[in-house]
Amino acid sequence: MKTYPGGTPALRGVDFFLRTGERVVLLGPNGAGKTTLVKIIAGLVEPDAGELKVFGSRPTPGKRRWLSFLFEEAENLYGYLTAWENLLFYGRLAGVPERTIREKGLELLSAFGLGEARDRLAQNLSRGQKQRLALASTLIQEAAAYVLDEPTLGLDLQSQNDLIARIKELPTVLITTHDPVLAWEVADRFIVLKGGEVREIAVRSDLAAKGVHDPETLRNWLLEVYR
Ligand SMILES: Nc1ncnc2c1ncn2[C@@H]1O[C@H](COP(=O)(O)OP(=O)(O)OP(=O)(O)O)[C@@H](O)[C@H]1O
Repeated sequence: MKTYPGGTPALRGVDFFLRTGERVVLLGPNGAGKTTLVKIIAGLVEPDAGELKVFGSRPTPGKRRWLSFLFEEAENLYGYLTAWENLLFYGRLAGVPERTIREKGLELLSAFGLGEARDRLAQNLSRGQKQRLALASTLIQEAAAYVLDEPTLGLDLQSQNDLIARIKELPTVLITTHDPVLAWEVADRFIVLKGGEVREIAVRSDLAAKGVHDPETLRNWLLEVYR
């Protein structure tokens, strides 16, 4: 449960698990409560009521370090650090060995097309470049699970495809998105929020029974659920 001061309830009663080895996609119209849920998991927003468990018990700051977050609109970046410094910072914060940070950092810069941007301040990057750097900073952390809030926001088509391939390699991930292609490609389970409540929880076989068999039919089903 979460109601922001002076607002209507942003989250009313949301009950779900993210199991190890599972990719869950959280969908829902604007204002459904997706980002609020991500911020509660991250400890940035305090719920009014309810219980959050991370790996089986109440989250401590140490435990939250097993999670790696991408916040909406690349909010996790430090604008006055360079692209490379952001990667070093996040790798070190997560306790990744220095050598791994450097190897993986170079690989991520190249994979996300940021080689040229390596020594530029994050605040001077384009919106899509910031998003790619934020993703790279999230992925360098070698976490047990990843929580990605709207990961394809502002990405060009090639970057979206590259990201989808990468997300498929992550075993445990919670993603919020409005993108039916991303959702369809990566999700083991689909959760739809509306008005701060869970409206639908479906695995792929449930959706097949409803005639959902590709991104387009997923989009049509979502439009029905959002109505
Ligand atoms: N800091 C805040 N203060 C007051 N109200 C807020 C705040 N953040 C979000 N809200 C409200 O809480 C509700 C849920 O917002 P939230 O950002 O969680 O939705 P969302 O599903 O992520 O939406 P979107 O798809 O637009 O990103 C909305 O009504 C929103 O206006």
